[in-house]
Amino acid sequence: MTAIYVSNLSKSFLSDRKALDGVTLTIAPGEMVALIGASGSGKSTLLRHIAGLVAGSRPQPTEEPSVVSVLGKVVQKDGRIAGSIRSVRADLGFVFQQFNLVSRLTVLTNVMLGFLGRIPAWRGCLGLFTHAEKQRAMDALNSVGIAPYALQRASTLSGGQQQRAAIARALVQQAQVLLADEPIASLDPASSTRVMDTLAQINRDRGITVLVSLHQVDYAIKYCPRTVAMRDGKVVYDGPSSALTPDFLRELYGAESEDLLLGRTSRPGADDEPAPLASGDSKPADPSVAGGALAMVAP
Ligand SMILES: Nc1ncnc2c1ncn2[C@@H]1O[C@H](COP(=O)(O)OP(=O)(O)OP(=O)(O)O)[C@@H](O)[C@H]1O
Repeated sequence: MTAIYVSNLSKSFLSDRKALDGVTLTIAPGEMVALIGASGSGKSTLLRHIAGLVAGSRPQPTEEPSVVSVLGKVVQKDGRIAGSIRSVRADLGFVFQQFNLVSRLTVLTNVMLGFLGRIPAWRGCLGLFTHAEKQRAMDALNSVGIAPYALQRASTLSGGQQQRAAIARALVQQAQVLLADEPIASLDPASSTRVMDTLAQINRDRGITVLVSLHQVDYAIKYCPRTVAMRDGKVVYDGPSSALTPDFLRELYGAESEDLLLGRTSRPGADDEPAPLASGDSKPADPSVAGGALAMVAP
């Protein structure tokens, strides 16, 4: 069984321009895969289609059928979301760049929201969680390293802590597949490393399949054995991340490769810890990350 299966998926929104153009992709259970591409290449759109939040375009009669499935269950077929999508989503965790948590609720309650698909609706609506459920949520917060913040409002957490709380929620949910849409795009280098470490840890220790979209290829190389690279809605590379040298990226992306090599400028102060680099310095904190791709593009 595949963890994620996408076949011949296309999507046009308003114009004729295709946000996704015949995407085909197979990810095995337990893989940690990076999805890279310049802004507008279709990364978020693909993740949203895999989660069944958006339906793909209907294939023309002459085209191959279009299918997305997760853990063998159909998410959508030929532009129609499956009726059983709720049962698929129970196995799917999603970490967004922003808007991950309900800001006025405590971190612990946010994490316990991960139980909602698995407990009676009335109990979830009333927020009546059992002692065992609270304990499991605390265990999840502990495993992502933010248990001391459990009783604070989510809005008081830094960006990196919120991302880790969202990962804890996916653990409580018992998600088998985690889709992370640019989880480190707004974070400073130290927080980015922590969030990526946490994703790698749950992948390694719990066998959770992780598909993570990233703007910075150096994080893909460091954390993900395999990378799927997108450009203009198409998969232009699918293979070992170690092959993504600056020269190869230039071949794939031309001038856009600079964006992927340098990534977005960090925002110091986005997490609880002081940013290790001066304002405006976008280099990752970990020298083993920076030493690869970034060093090689230096003139
Ligand atoms: N709801 C929408 N309505 C219209 N166009 C959309 C919509 N969502 C995405 N698009 C378009 O689809 C294309 C792919 O967008 P998408 O957000 O998937 O790119 P991305 O690779 O995730 O970019 P970024 O890294 O900037 O988040 C873009 O041209 C975008 O404008």
